[in-house]
Amino acid sequence: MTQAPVNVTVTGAAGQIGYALLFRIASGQLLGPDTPVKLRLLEIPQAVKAAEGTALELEDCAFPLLAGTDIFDDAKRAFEGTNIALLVGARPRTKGMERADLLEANGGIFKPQGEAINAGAADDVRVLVVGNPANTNALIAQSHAPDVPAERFTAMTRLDHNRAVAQLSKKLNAPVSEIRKLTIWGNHSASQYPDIFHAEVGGRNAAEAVNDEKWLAEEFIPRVAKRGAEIIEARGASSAASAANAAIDHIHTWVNGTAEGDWTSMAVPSDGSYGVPEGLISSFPVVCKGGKYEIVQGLEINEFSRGRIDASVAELTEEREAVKKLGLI
Ligand SMILES: NC(=O)C1=CN([C@@H]2O[C@H](COP(=O)(O)OP(=O)(O)OC[C@H]3O[C@@H](n4cnc5c(N)ncnc54)[C@H](O)[C@@H]3O)[C@@H](O)[C@H]2O)C=CC1
Ligand SMILES: O=C([O-])CC(=O)C(=O)O
Repeated sequence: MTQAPVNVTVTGAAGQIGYALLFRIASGQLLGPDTPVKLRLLEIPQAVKAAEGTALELEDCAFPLLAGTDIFDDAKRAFEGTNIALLVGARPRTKGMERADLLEANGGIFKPQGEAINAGAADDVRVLVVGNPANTNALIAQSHAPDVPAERFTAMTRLDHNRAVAQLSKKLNAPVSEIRKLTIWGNHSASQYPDIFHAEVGGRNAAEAVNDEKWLAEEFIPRVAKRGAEIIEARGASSAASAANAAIDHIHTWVNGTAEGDWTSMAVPSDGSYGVPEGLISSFPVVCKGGKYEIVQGLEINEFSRGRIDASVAELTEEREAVKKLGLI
């Protein structure tokens, strides 16, 4: 180990995604086989003991790249010096809870976390919000971190992206490795739009290869958009290992780059591209290079796609209005 360890803060560390995530980070899958990591786990006081148990297990793996694990119940301390912040812990919707209640409860988590990142994170901090509603939670955190460049706050739609790649691969009986340039647009919610019009399968346009608009509209799009609910129904709990896998993919791609001739999907602050109001944290096709991402420009958006992108963006705009009204941004 020659390099100084990279500080990785994980919130909600004792939760089910946390358990699926931490061992993979410590084994080097987040940042690569040459980069040592130091884990900083944030939990609520009641879950600190469980996080301590996970830390014991991490120790028992004797990971050569793991330079240490610290546990906190205080956001200010957990984000001190952090280079990569994975914001997983969130307040889930419970029975009888209205959307405004959910946004307010999450505001109570993501506002202080944004402030803590602003106060103490490293200059190169990159933030990924996984906890739902992920896009708007990211917006709340970002708006309380005025000293951090806005583009460092992102939310996760990589799970949706991976789900869409897998469904397309099944439909066309093509290996996932041959699928490129698929896009998730909009919100990480049932309104998201998985777009295959620019995607390629073995170099051929995916929409042409599918040639079945009914399948696209009635099977593919709803299957991908409602996959989270399908998993909850089947498993009795929400996606955990696949969500952790997508979080690893998101950061790995952001830091190490997209493959030549490909792109990925990330929810990032809009610069107004494709008519998405500036500042909304919305999913776009992005290319990553040199540790930075850029929204892919110049794609032609057909009528089929336009309506669906606009619908998801309208939902994000409503969420932004709602958190504004609550004084959370
Ligand atoms: N963006 C995406 O694609 C996906 C997002 N999710 C979301 O990820 C989140 C986490 O999911 P799970 O791990 O399954 O939930 P979980 O309920 O198993 O774990 C959440 C953990 O967060 C902790 N927590 C709550 N408030 C906290 C705070 N203020 N600071 C630190 N930790 C806090 C809880 O104590 C708990 O241990 C949920 O909001 C879920 O909806 C899940 C799957 C996919
Ligand atoms: O609804 C949830 O908590 C899980 C989720 O986001 C997903 O699986 O996409």
